[in-house]
Amino acid sequence: MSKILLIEDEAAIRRVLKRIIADENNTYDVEEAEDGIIGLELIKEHDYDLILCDIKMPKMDGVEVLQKIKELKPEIPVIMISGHGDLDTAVQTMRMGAYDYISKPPDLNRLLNTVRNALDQKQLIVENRQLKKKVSKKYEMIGESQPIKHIKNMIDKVAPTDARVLITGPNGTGKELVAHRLHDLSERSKAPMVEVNCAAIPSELIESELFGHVKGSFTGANKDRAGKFEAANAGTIFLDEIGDMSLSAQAKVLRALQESKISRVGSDKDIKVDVRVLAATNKDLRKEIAEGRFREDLYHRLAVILIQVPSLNDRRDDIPTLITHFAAIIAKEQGMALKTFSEGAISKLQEYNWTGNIRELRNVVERLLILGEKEISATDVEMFASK
Ligand SMILES: Nc1ncnc2c1ncn2[C@@H]1O[C@H](COP(=O)(O)OP(=O)(O)OP(=O)(O)O)[C@@H](O)[C@H]1O
Repeated sequence: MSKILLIEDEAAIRRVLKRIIADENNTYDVEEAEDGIIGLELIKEHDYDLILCDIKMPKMDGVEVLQKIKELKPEIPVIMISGHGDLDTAVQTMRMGAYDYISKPPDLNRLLNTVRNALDQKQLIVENRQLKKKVSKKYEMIGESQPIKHIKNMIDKVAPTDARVLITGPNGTGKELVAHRLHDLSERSKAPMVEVNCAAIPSELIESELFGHVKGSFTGANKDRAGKFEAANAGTIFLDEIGDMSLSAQAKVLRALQESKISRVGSDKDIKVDVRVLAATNKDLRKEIAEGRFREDLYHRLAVILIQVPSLNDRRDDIPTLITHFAAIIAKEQGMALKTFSEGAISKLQEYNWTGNIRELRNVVERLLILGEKEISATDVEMFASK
């Protein structure tokens, strides 16, 4: 059911428009308001999918009603209804965020098309929002500091595309969280995200790990096996610690990126794969390139979008929220009482000389929950926080 509100002071026009719209589709539920003030009251109380609003009305004109709707519920599309003398105003309302306008007397086809398109757009916005809500709690990125806001903003823009992303930053700063958020907010989120820690796999095994192998291709390969690229088909592959990948594996990854196909070790059969590639490293790849350890062409293929995750020391504003977040998780995981942190304790932790790794903050919070007073004080921090 699509709920539509019609704000129009002329009863005759209201009647006609309501009939045209309601007759078009029996899932359209049209309600009426005879002026802007009544209309706004209804909007506050109910959730509409679309609003049609006349421009020239007594009490409150359509421009003001539109302004108020944009403040109250900016996601609802608004179609303006313009009379003879107010075409210029109608164009101006589009700049203020109106979805479209129709002229009186309304052209039937144009009216119904505009209504249909506006409702489709609303549906898209709703689906997008539901998708966003789906970011798993486990990978929630805590923080409202400027650098984190910037990163979240970039992720929102980049996630729905297939662009490759290189995530850089020191150890334990949240690079993996960024990768998960990119996948969770993308159209690929229904398919798997496959993670490969390139530093943890011996160089002679990495090719087989990534691309699979056929039986007998090397000692120990006693059956055919698919690799991570195949496993990630339709989804995302996350190549963590890519700076530690051998040059020969880099050459193969480059081919997979250039041609969207791979072949299993020991086979010359090509397999097409549809995989989005995300990569992360704590190394300075520019330096690795200069020293001949990383392929420059691969770098350019991977770093279409570059997301640089800052060290904890460059986002100290987030420390109080991170402390509360970790304290709640740790208390729950370990079944212990949740203690509070005094203001003094929090500001001491905010000024602390961190390595930059967020895991260190988490460990300190855990230590303080175990060893500190019921309300953790600045003295507790002095006594127990140091490494
Ligand atoms: N913004 C954040 N909000 C909440 N937790 C965070 C945040 N950033 C990092 N963490 C936590 O810090 C830890 C390290 O994060 P993550 O593994 O994503 O870092 P990384 O940069 O990928 O680390 P590494 O370089 O060791 O691979 C994780 O437990 C993660 O949940």
